[in-house]
Amino acid sequence: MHLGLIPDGNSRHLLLHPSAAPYAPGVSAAELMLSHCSSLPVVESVSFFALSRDNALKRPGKLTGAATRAVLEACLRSLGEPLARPLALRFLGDLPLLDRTVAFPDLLSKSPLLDEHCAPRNITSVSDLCASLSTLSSPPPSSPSLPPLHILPHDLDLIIRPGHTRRLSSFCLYESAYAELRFPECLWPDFTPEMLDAVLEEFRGTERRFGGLGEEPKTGGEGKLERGEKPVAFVTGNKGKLEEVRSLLSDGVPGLVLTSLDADLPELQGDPAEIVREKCLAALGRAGGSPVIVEDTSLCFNALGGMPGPYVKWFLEAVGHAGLNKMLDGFEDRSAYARTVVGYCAGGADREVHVFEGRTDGCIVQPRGGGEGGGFGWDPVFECAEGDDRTIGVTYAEMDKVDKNRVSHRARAFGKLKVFLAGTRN
Ligand SMILES: O=P(O)(O)OP(=O)(O)OP(=O)(O)OC[C@H]1O[C@@H](n2cnc3c(O)ncnc32)[C@H](O)[C@@H]1O
Ligand SMILES: [Mg+2]
Repeated sequence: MHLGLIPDGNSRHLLLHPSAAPYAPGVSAAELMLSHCSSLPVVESVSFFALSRDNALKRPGKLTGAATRAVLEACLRSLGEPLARPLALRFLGDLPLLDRTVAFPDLLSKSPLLDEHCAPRNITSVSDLCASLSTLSSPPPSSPSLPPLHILPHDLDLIIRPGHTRRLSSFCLYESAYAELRFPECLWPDFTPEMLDAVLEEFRGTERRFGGLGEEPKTGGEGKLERGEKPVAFVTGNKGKLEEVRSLLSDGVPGLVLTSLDADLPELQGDPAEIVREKCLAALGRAGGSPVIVEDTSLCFNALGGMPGPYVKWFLEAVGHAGLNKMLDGFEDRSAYARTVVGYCAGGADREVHVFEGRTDGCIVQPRGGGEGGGFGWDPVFECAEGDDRTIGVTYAEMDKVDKNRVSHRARAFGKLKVFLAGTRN
């Protein structure tokens, strides 16, 4: 996500706190916020409004320049400190209006986090925007202070402006076309990392349509909806899962029509139930207003205390079936369990995520079944220990699809979801 921050309200804060060092609270807030942003995986880049040309020209002689200089210096200094992770950071402002003593080139060259895409840019007024647009039809300007528009980083997703003012004031006029805008009811120096977390949490469930109608869920051949039928979108990037879930939900829930949305949702590290909650809220924004279902599947080795668990996807991609087996060499215990955690959210005003879990025990074996394509995921190396003689001692890949759907982790989790949905739809 590309986050825009407009630090408004510093002068008013000073009036309310005359004993505070001028602008120091705003500077601390900026340092704290940028450092916090670097610890949030969801924030990839930040554009920070440092000084608007309009602002500076219309308030000559005011402290604006000094305040901005202080904020910039502090922020750039903080970049010299180790951040939690690299953050693409861009300060917007009319730097030539600042005191030349600001050691920009020096600070910029010291920071490994700033590349050419993060250098300060000056599109902070309509005239800047026009000037930039004019460069589109001509060769890039030689002056680094006015780069061509097409090398700007991707559009802003969310702009936050505390300060009791609900406007953009020329901030990133072009890139903010489809940005969500939030205006926390406090002055910038009082805006805390916890408040930022709350805004991000609320933003995550926002449906973004970018001027269109949103992604159209595919009904996958079920045809038109009948009266009383309601589409529910299963959001996944995994075709194997989709096939199984279609079959698992093909009966038993009156009025449910499963649609599918092919999207690889971001997955935070952590507890599977948490991963699913995050995925579910992210899925809401993609599903055009439908309720959503997501799931996350883990493969847990008992000898390794449950690892690789939710990270099995990356282990499988990195080391394959043979590598999964090798991980257990040296251990007597090759037992494992497969676990699916399903998340369901009705959407609209209802943001509650209902979580259902299913687990199946088995053990890790050399790959069997799956044919030439290698089978679905780790199916060939998971030998089931549950069910009957058609499933016990048989790998998922060797089983008939109907048999897997009788005993699988996924079938158990979706069985619980079906009971829940049947209850809510009666
Ligand atoms: O878009 P999503 O739904 O997240 O799909 P994904 O492929 O990223 O799936 P997960 O995050 O749940 O990662 C689980 C990994 O386990 C694999 N997998 C999931 N269910 C499986 C099953 O029933 N049998 C074998 N492999 C499975 C899947 O291919 C992934 O490599
Ligand atoms: Mg995934």
